[in-house]
Amino acid sequence: MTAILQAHALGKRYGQRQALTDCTLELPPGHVIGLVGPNGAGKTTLLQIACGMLAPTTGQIEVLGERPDGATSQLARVGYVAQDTPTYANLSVADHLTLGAKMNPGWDAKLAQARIEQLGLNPKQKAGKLSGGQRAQLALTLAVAKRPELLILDEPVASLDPLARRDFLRHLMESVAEHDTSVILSSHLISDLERVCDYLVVLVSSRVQLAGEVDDLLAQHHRIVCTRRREADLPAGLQLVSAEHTDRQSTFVVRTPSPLPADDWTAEHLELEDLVLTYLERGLDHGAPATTRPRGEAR
Ligand SMILES: Nc1ncnc2c1ncn2[C@@H]1O[C@H](COP(=O)(O)OP(=O)(O)OP(=O)(O)O)[C@@H](O)[C@H]1O
Repeated sequence: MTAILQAHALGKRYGQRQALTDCTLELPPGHVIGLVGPNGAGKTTLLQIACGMLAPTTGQIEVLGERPDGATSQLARVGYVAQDTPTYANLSVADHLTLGAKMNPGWDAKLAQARIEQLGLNPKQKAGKLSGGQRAQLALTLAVAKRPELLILDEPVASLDPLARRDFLRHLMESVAEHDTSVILSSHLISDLERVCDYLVVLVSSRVQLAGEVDDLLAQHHRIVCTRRREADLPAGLQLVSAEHTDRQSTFVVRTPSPLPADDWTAEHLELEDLVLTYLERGLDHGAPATTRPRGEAR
C-alpha cells in the first residue's frame, strides 16, 4: 500500500529557529493518525508542509504520492482544517457550501447539506456569528465534503468544550468510516487521541520521537520495576526509553518487539497516556529519539 505521507530528512527553519529537524516518516493509509507534541514542537509546520502551504528548507516529502506544491489537483485530494478553523465571518453557512462547491471538483453537495442539517446549523447564519464549536464543525464539513483521500486536522478541537469536542470527534469518525478517508489529527488532548487514533506520531523539539500503530506500540513497551540496577545491566536488545532510580529501586521503560525476557522484576504494559508522556519527557530531556543498546555494549 502506498504511504499517504512519506518524508525523508525533512527540515524547516524560520530564520534562526529550527521548527522541524531531520523528520523521516512513512505514514500508512487507512488510519486515523494522532500527531502529538508540546507547544512549538513543529506539528503545524509539518502539517503545513504536507498541505503545500510551506516549503521545507531541507529534505523531501510526498503526500499521496506527489510532492505537495499547492497544485489544484492535489488540493482536491487533501482536506485541511487549520488550527483556528478559518471561515469567512461575513459569509453565511450556505455561502460557504456554495463556495466549497465552486472550488472543489469532487464536492459532495448532499453530504455537506446533510451534515449542516444534522448539526442544526442555520444556513442563513453568518459564520462570524457562529460559536467556536459550530465554526469548527462548519470547517470540518467543508473539508469532508471535498471527499478528500486525506484529511489533515490541526488541533481542531482545542477551543471546544467537552461536549462539542465529543460531537466533533464522533462526526469525524462517522465520516472517516463512511468514506474510507485517512486522517492526520494533531492534538494536545491525549484522551481524544486515545478515543479516535489507531496510529501515533510523537513530535518533540522539532524531532519525531515515536511513530507507529498504537496497538503495536502498546504491545512493545513495558514498565519494569526492579531492585536498583544500572542501565548497562539490563538484558541486551532492549531499547531503553527512560530510567528513574531511587536508593533501592529502578524503574525503566523499555521497548522490545520480542516478548520481554523473564527476570527478577515486575513488568507491566503502559497505557497510551503514559507512553506519550514518557516520550514527551524524553524528547524534552534529550532532544533525540531512543536508541537500542546492541548486545554486549555497556552504557
Ligand atoms: N512563521 C514563523 N516564523 C518564525 N517562527 C515560526 C513561525 N511559525 C512557527 N515558528 C516557530 O517554529 C516552531 C514550531 O512551531 P509550530 O507552530 O510548528 O509548532 P506546534 O507544534 O504546532 O505548536 P502548537 O502546539 O503551539 O501549535 C516554534 O518554535 C515556532 O515559534
